[in-house]
Amino acid sequence: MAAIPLTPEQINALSRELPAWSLLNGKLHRELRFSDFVAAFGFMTQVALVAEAMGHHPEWSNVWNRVVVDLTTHDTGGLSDLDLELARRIDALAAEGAGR
Ligand SMILES: C[C@H](O)[C@H](O)[C@H]1CNC2=NC(N)=NC(=O)C2=N1
Repeated sequence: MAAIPLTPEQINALSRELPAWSLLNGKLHRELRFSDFVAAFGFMTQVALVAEAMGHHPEWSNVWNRVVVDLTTHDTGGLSDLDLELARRIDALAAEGAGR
């Protein structure tokens, strides 16, 4: 999937469209907390399958029940439509029940 860089207008609109995310060091950043490690890792497993299908992968870390996600596009050296789409899908999976 070819990544299309986000326009400045799209970047300005991010906080409205993705309120759970912030811009940190030029990347889309979200921190999630789950009930325990299994819930956190289950969520990561679901995201991993989505990411692999998209050919677009998060930078992330996990400590017990917490998951920290940063989205950026290495191919373009900035934010792209793929980061926006992956963030939306991560929000959907998080809302689906795994946690917060
Ligand atoms: C060939 C392969 O699809 C590319 O290298 C993909 C893999 N996953 C990726 N993930 C992210 N976050 N950015 C990329 O530019 C990227 N490129």
